[in-house]
Amino acid sequence: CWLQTENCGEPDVSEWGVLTATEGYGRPDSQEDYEQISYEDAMGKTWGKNGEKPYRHAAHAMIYAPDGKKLWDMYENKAVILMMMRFDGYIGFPGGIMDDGETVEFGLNRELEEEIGLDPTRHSFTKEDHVLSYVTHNKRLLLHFYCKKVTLEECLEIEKRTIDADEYGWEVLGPIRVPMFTLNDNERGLPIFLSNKFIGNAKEELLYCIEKENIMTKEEIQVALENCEKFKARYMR
Ligand SMILES: O=c1[nH]cnc2c1ncn2[C@@H]1O[C@H](COP(=O)(O)OP(=O)(O)O)[C@@H](O)[C@H]1O
Repeated sequence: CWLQTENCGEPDVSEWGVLTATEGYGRPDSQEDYEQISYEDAMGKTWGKNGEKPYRHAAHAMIYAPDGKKLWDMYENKAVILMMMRFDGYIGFPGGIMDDGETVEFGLNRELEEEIGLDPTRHSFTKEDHVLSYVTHNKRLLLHFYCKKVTLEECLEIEKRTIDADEYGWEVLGPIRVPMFTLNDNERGLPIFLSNKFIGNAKEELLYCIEKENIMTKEEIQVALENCEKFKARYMR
């Protein structure tokens, strides 16, 4: 389906080996159905009927530090927020699917060590860092999102360690900083960044935390989203 805009149909996964069991989780989905649920419901309820493919837990995390540095002495970068370029071309947060028997926080810390080399003795995620949980019935996933504020110095150290992590060059193609400023044309910076493709509901998670952590106001985020839409209408098919 070269250059077609519609869905390319179900891929043939018969020869995907070990990937067959999980490859469907990351496939683009035209009917995203993320429903916000409480942490307790996500953990305590039985999801799915007996005999059906069970729901799996996945957890991802945003690490950030307040900034204030000015780009060209003009545009204040409100925070350093770490995201990543994934193997599949999407932008997302580090994290992943829990292995059988793992608690969500244990699995998240394991994934963060593998994907970005986060040192668990210095930065370990706990229930205290939990922000949001979602269920997606299409993908049979329970998604948990965590957020941690660190100092700018720590954030830069964490970012540097990424390229020595086990998954660097495989599942993680590089750390990405979110441009937390907008140029005077009202487009370059955060609005154009938001026009990228984000995995799952990573964009909503990013915007939720930007507001919750008082990095930008709801109104400022709304303006960035509107300017993103104007940019897309003019330049993207
Ligand atoms: O940053 C994110 N926010 C929300 N959901 C995500 C994010 N990254 C991935 N997901 C969803 O969770 C699924 C599993 O995540 P991931 O691909 O990181 O797992 P893995 O590293 O264990 O293969 C993805 O296929 C996608 O549906």
